[in-house]
Amino acid sequence: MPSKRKAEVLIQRGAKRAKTGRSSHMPTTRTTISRNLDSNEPNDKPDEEGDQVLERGVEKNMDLFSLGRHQKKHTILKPLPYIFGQNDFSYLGLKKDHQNRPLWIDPKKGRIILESFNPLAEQAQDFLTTIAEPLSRPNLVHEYALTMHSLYAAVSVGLAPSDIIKTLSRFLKTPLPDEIRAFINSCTQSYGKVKLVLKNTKYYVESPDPNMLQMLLKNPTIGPLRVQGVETITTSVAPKIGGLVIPGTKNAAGVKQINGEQPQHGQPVQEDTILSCLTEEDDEDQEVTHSFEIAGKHVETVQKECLNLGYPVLEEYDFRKDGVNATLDIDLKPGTQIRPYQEKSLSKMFGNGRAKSGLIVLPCGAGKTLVGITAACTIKKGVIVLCTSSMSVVQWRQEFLKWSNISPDDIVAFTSDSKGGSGFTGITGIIVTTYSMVTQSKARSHGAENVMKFITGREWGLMLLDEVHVVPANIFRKVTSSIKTHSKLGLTATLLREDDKISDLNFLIGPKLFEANWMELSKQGHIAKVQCAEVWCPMPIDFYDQYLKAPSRKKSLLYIMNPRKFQACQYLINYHEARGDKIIVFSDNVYALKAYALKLGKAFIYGGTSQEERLRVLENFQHNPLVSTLFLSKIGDTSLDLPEATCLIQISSHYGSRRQEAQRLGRILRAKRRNDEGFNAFFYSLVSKDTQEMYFSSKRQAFLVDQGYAFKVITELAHFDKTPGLVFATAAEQRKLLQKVLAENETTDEDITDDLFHSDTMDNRKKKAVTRRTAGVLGDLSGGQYMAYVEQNKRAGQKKTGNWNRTARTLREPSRGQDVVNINQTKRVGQKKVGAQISGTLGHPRGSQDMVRSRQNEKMDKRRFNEKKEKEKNEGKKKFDDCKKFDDSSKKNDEIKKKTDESKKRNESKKRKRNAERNPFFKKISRENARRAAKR
Ligand SMILES: Nc1ncnc2c1ncn2[C@@H]1O[C@H](COP(=O)(O)OP(=O)(O)OP(=O)(O)O)[C@@H](O)[C@H]1O
Repeated sequence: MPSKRKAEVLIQRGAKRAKTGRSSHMPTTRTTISRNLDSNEPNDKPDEEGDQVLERGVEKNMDLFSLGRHQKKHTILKPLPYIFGQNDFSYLGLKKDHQNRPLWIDPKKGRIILESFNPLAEQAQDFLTTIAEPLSRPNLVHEYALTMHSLYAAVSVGLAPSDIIKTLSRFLKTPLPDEIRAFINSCTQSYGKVKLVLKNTKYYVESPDPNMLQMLLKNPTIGPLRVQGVETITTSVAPKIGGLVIPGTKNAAGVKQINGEQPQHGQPVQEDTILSCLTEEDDEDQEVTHSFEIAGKHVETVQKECLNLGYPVLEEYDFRKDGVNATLDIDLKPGTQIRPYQEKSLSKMFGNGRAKSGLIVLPCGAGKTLVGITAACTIKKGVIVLCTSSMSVVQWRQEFLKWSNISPDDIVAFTSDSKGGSGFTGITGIIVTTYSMVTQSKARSHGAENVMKFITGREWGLMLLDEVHVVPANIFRKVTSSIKTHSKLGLTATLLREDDKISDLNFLIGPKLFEANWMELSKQGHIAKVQCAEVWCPMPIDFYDQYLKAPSRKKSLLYIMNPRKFQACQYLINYHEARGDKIIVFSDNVYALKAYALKLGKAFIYGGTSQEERLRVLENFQHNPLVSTLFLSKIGDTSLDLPEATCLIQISSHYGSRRQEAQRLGRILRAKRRNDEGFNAFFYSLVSKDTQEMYFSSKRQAFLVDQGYAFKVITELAHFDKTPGLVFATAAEQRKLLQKVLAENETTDEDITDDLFHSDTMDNRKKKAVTRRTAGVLGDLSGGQYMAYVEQNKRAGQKKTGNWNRTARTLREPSRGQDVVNINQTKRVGQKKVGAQISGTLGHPRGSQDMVRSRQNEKMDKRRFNEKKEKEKNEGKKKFDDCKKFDDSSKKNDEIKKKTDESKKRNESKKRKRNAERNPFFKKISRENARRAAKR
């Protein structure tokens, strides 16, 4: 579903999903941190019963949070149904100074439209990114959706419902619709009302409203769980960013982090000291918060009960008051300054001086790595970084060493090639690994097993989840259930999935804390400005003819290998090489990748390229002025950091994948020359005209269009036909190419198992044939393991016979009545167990009428069986008589034959004698014989 439409239904989806029982919908409450700090009980098994309770709670509560519940009937004075249909909101009325206000709102869908040309647009945009989901941000009008998740995120960064309503009303051209007001109230009144805070190794249920806590204490489940012997409800100053300074910010340059804020390992922090630090700022306008303590072992119970009551618990990690987990000696290197949008995103995470779990969405190349590193430098506890590939692991480690003062010994990579060496030198440190390393279920090597034990056996302050959008929900569940961490930060550029599961992340990790505007960052020069174009390449008539007839796989090869596309690619390469650009050409189809690269004489890398070759080619591409173009398969889609690349050409892609389009664009967003005056990077998609490719292309562009990118359509490249030296210029060459394409069977796209830097040799090795010993039976060797022997027993009294063909059909079509009857016959007649078993397994359970019919059948069959038996008895007797007769006649025949043979022999000896007498040769022999006999 295109993002626009998808987002339209976001609000309704909350309620709908709840009905379908999607488990992922309960957020931070699904925590898996080992709460039980003072017990040794393993806590990494999913609590199934707990999950069910959670889901029931979710279903109950989700209905409360749908905008549909708040809809009312309105009287429209001058209805214009022929223009607006059901969406006539004229009843709202415009405010007098509506021209000065930048926002419109749709009370039915909760969509907000921002006029980005309005003088107040910038302020309104800042506010909207906090309370709503950006859907589409083209040049003049932006569209946002007010959703349950977005409001939840707004509350989690400290916005009160009254603030949301007040500010939204101020920016709206119309009065705030009642439905929206009710929706905001219903979503925000329960979220964030109850917090679970880990402070100085103790767990507190916290709320700004003391009545809320009183109500919880009166609850028969929660009340008794309060730690006895302490004051019922403690009132303290509400948390503020206080003395916390995020490293790398301007603030950090002038203000020093409060000394002694980080407690020494094992040393509890004095509450007074903290209070004095917190109260330093402004004493007059102090907000207070109320809390009561619960034991670590009761945390899960309290969470579940709160959810049942309709108050999902928000988790915060008060890392400054965690004296149990060791402090990590890490800070940003002096002189490092984070960019304003990086600071903004982190201020959402550390808004109240505590670490909130959630997602930060920044465009490709905007510096997500530094955001993660700065978060680690702020929390200063053990960090675990999860990446998608082993090369990302290497890059993350390098970036940590580049930007922070972490000792190389305290940051270890844990991959299939590197098992973490000898571990940290200090008490704590940073582990960088891949999702697959921590979730693999196969047996590990001894070293890897030890590292895993180390990872799962301790508490981490922060878990950084890189490229969080690519990882399936079940992997997250595995990760979060096995690794105990107090806060999680997911980083991504494209919070997009074609499978529509992206909102699961809101609950598995936390709400979206910040999402940057691509266009804004590009205007500010943080990412490159990009000119996007779709180049239409008409197909020669022969190619198009074949395209229309071809099966779908061949179709795609035909539109990729279109000779006009070859020429357009060559034309663009020549043009940009002449400009001094470095060009990446992407092709998902490996056959086409090789064909293009070889024909145009350029370097290429694909899954089958060896590691050394990849590094050599990349090295040349970056530093050798003679190598300006590189052909890449989809192994280079993500994580490829080539700031030299300034132009990108796509010749084949993965259908309508918006994520791939955005990730590929990201390869040129970090272009080195982006700050040059008037510099543009170029992004071309070559599309064969009037083919499926045009449809896929428009689908792919949806995300980037929503980010404000405009795709120009180029139907004719300047002086294209007059360009000398283009390949496949003659009809004969094109025909030859067509023949090759038609004869080509290898059209499959590359199956990616790894990234650009990590060759698939590992996987090849795994796939090699190995000898395995498995238990089995002889039937397996003959391929008969899936067959069942059913005795059809058509002829009673005969030896049992197997009807393999019939049985095979029976198994394939288990629901066919006739087969079931056959099998039932077996049961009746042959009384063989096998048949009975199969009828039980395969036959459809039938009603009572079938049972009656089956009894009648049984009677009839008994009669037939007796008749048959009789008949066969007679037949057998007859056969015996016949055989007897046959035996007699055969004896006679033998005697006659014997006599004939004897007479034949006699005749032959007579004949020989006669011949000998007549033949001189025989005479000579007989004379000779006579002489020898005389001699003797
Ligand atoms: N505050 C900063 N100051 C200077 N350079 C920065 C800053 N933030 C990021 N960069 C640089 O920007 C480049 C891109 O950063 P990074 O690789 O972290 O981007 P990314 O968002 O992770 O990209 P992708 O999503 O494509 O992986 C890097 O070379 C990084 O050093």
